[in-house]
Amino acid sequence: MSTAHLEREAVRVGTLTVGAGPAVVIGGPGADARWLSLREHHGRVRAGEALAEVRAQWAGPLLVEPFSAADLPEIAASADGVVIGAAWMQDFQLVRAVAGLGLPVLVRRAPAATLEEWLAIADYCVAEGNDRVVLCESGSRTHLGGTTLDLSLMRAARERSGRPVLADLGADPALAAAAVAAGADGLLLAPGSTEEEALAAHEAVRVVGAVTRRETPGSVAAARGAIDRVDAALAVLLERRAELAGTIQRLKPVGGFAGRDMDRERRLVAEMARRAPTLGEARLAPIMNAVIEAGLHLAEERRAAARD
Ligand SMILES: O=C(O)C(=O)C[C@]1(C(=O)O)C=C[C@@H](O)C=C1
Repeated sequence: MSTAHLEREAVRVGTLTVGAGPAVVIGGPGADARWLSLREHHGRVRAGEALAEVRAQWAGPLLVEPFSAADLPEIAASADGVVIGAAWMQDFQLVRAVAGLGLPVLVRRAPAATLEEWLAIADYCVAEGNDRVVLCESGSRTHLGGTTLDLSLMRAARERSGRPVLADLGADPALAAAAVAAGADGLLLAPGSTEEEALAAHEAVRVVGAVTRRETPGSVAAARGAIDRVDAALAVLLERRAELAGTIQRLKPVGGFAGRDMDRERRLVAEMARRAPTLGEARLAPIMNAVIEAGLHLAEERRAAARD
């Protein structure tokens, strides 16, 4: 695989890989990468000072949105990537200057920009010799004055460009799970997002990503990371299953081990084997026996505790 191809499929931002492996979270404290917008302050804050302040607390991957071209030397000196803001996505001169730095570029879609206009910005970057482009769907303005994230546009951008895509959850962090399920390679939170929001985004990445995102890890550490995410999803499902099995024990005329229904157990294993054909019924049966018995033990313990 050539480097050029690698940088299109997956873009490295400092130590972070975007587009291969798990979806990443970019935002404030607790995120995998931080970002900072110098535009937020309307040029009142000096780039060097703002960057030094962030760098004093964060040595990891950092993306910065410039206010103007004057900020670029400071950004080049201490950031790992540059954000092209939705508000000025079509300021072609600034886009060219940003791309010319050679750092990875994150292109946020302007609220009214079409897919073609959005992808054209990536082409501008390529024309400057910079192929390290990540696209970020930042939503369209609705007639109600809010912003709606267009996840199908995000998917189309991924498919058309082959580049990693992010979903900007600034307007609605609760969409993290939906964005991961739709194939986002990362979630962009507001620069001032809280640690709780980063935690919730990471949980969606782990649990939803474990089911929806295909990973092809190339090292033991990466494969263990992927297994950890699958185990996180399994834990959520096992806990939910145990609760439901407990409900059945309370509702059945005879609950617990005394009311065990082996025919039902065989049927549910056969049904599971359709989705897990590689494991098959013979391997699934002892696994599910252990799961079911754990649920029955828990239900009996709870019943005994309620009687005392
Ligand atoms: O379906 C039931 O009857 C249950 O009690 C639930 C359950 C299960 O955990 O799935 C547990 C014990 C039975 O032997 C069969 C299934």
